[in-house]
Amino acid sequence: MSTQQLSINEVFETIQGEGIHTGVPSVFLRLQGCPVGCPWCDTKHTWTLDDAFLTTADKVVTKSRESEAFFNADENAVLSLFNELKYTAKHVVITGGEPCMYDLVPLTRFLHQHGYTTQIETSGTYEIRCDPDTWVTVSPKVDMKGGMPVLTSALQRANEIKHPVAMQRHIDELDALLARLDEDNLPPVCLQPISQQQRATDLVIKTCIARNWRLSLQTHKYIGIE
Ligand SMILES: C[S@@+](CC[C@H](N)C(=O)[O-])C[C@H]1O[C@@H](n2cnc3c(N)ncnc32)[C@H](O)[C@@H]1O
Ligand SMILES: Nc1nc2[nH]cc(C(=O)O)c2c(=O)[nH]1
Ligand code: SF4
Ligand SMILES: [Mg+2]
Repeated sequence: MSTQQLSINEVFETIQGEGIHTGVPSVFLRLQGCPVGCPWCDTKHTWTLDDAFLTTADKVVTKSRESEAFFNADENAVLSLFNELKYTAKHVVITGGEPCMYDLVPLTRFLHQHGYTTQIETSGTYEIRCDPDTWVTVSPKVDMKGGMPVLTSALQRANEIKHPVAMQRHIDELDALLARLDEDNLPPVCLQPISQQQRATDLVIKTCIARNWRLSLQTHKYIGIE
């Protein structure tokens, strides 16, 4: 079976703080690199992919602050690392950066074979390459600086759509994306206020009730965990 090298910016064990799986103990793998350019992105340290920042797995897992430093590993090395670190969570969240820049079939398949469930957090701007059993969270990004369109194939693969919202325009953009899908077969939709802004949160609560959508808060930020 083919292996795939991944550039990894962070590895940590925590509680999934967002979306439908909120509350699930999870191992997070944060992959390096993202050209989408959301101005309010909370992980800008993952945007670059520059070999000048290549380091060791040991340095990455013991990071004391966010940085561009990353290491390279394939799925075998990732699983060995989880075992070394004695992680107990059995759900692996692959995020970034933009994880779908990478072919995630080898990693997700391998993790499933070893008793893990997997989830991908993606912007929907790349083809999603993963095992059919992976839970895919698409958080679509419309008209960002990188100028990358949201792919219909990504929306169609989504098990949930988790849309970041600051103002009404973001809800209108989501409606336009949902119009591309079969309305009798929509995945669950979550609205997530951008950066815990109170105005955004008020708008999201009102809209979720009116539309029968779900509220996704970045709960880890409210309780001060990673
Ligand atoms: C950092 S992104 C990484 C994965 C992928 N690039 C994406 O955008 O889905 C992970 C999640 O955080 C969300 N996010 C990023 N910055 C945020 C912010 N300031 N407020 C709320 N959500 C944010 C994204 O929309 C996405 O759902
Ligand atoms: N606890 C926790 N939950 C999360 N859900 C999605 C995250 C992400 O950055 O993709 C995230 C994160 O960074 N931390
Ligand atoms: S797509 Fe995701 S990682 Fe990339 S800039 Fe936007 S929120 Fe950040
Ligand atoms: Mg995050």
